[in-house]
Amino acid sequence: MQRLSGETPVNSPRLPVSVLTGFLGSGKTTLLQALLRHPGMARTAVIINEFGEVGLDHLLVAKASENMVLMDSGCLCCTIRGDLVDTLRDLFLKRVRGEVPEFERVVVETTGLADPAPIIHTLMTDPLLAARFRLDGVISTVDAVHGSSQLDRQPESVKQAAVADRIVLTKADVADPDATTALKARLAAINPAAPVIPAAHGAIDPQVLFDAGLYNPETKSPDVVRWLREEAYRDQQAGHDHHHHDHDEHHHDHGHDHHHDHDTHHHHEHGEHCGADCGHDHDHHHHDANRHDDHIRAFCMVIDARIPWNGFVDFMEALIAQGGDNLLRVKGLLNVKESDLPVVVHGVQHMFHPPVRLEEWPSEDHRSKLVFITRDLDRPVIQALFDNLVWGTGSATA
Ligand SMILES: Nc1nc2c(ncn2[C@@H]2O[C@H](COP(=O)(O)OP(=O)(O)OP(=O)(O)O)[C@@H](O)[C@H]2O)c(=O)[nH]1
Repeated sequence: MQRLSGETPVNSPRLPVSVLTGFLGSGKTTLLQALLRHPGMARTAVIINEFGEVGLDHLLVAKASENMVLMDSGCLCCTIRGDLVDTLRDLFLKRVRGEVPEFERVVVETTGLADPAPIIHTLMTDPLLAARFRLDGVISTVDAVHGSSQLDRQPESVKQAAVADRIVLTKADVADPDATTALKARLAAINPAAPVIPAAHGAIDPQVLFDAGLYNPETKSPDVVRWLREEAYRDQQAGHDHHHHDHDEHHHDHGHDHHHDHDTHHHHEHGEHCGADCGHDHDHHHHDANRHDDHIRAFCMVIDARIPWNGFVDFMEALIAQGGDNLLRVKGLLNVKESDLPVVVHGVQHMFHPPVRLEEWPSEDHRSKLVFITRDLDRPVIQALFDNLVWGTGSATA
């Protein structure tokens, strides 16, 4: 693993890859959108790994960047490494063939629940990638409002902060200044090496974040080194094959069915959205309970009928009252009765952001889609509340 650092040929044509991580709702997409607006960032390819598997982020970011790849398996657990290798390799080949513009750098946006260690590990050790790409650095967003409680409760958020080369402190514009100071001190203890840079709504100079030099785990706190080693150790121990290097055996095009022996997930075609019966409960991470918090659920609801806005607001208010802290993330693209244009809603725990009306539907599919990432809050409970307050029926179908 260490062998790669310092060994880069001076004129290496390898493309820099930055990993953008940060807990759910901490502002990764906002930061990325703002960064991509800088002229110097125009030739950036973006790879998004979206836990909820509905590519809402993708749709929202798509306008900002032409080179956009949405990885088809949203779940990090065992597919990430193979998918990341495939995705980067495909992207490189397309670049060589002139099928995509000649991008100069890649940003991989991880899911908010991701343990970034496997991604970093892959980028550093995979021989297929090492020839073409180099890890430029890890950027973590930390939410000034919720960061502290996330660090308390979510081991992944600690990892995300700990492995960072640069920490971007988001939402400091709306956070309590004393709490922000305390959070900064905490981050400095977790990751003494990384500068903590406040940025409101992603307003930051890209030069501060990119070209940070080769990633070197030795400069991070000892815990991170341990995590990365732990990851390598798990590779050896895991009961299933994590090595996707043999592409004859494991090759999967995007849009493939990706059935591992333990695979209980649904996988969607590249760019496809959840089906009407989508039951993306990611509850089945029994093979590696430590990877995601065991209590975390991620699922999406797809709704055919147009939604009365007031009913939706009643539903969200009731949901926040009932389970605010455990509502890690809600994102939705809604077809509301009152408007022909889609409405985007976002929420993180108790904090809901003003709904945004898009100027057009991002695709032909005009069904409403709501993604929930929750802790100890099951889908049937949310579905019943929705049916009750939106349709006033209690019936599960619209
Ligand atoms: N006030 C304020 N709001 C912010 C800031 N950054 C992000 N937000 C808001 O926080 C919400 C979540 O931001 P996103 O960029 O979607 O967060 P994310 O990390 O991409 O979310 P996931 O993809 O779900 O993990 C959005 O409604 C943003 O508008 C900030 O610096 N200040």
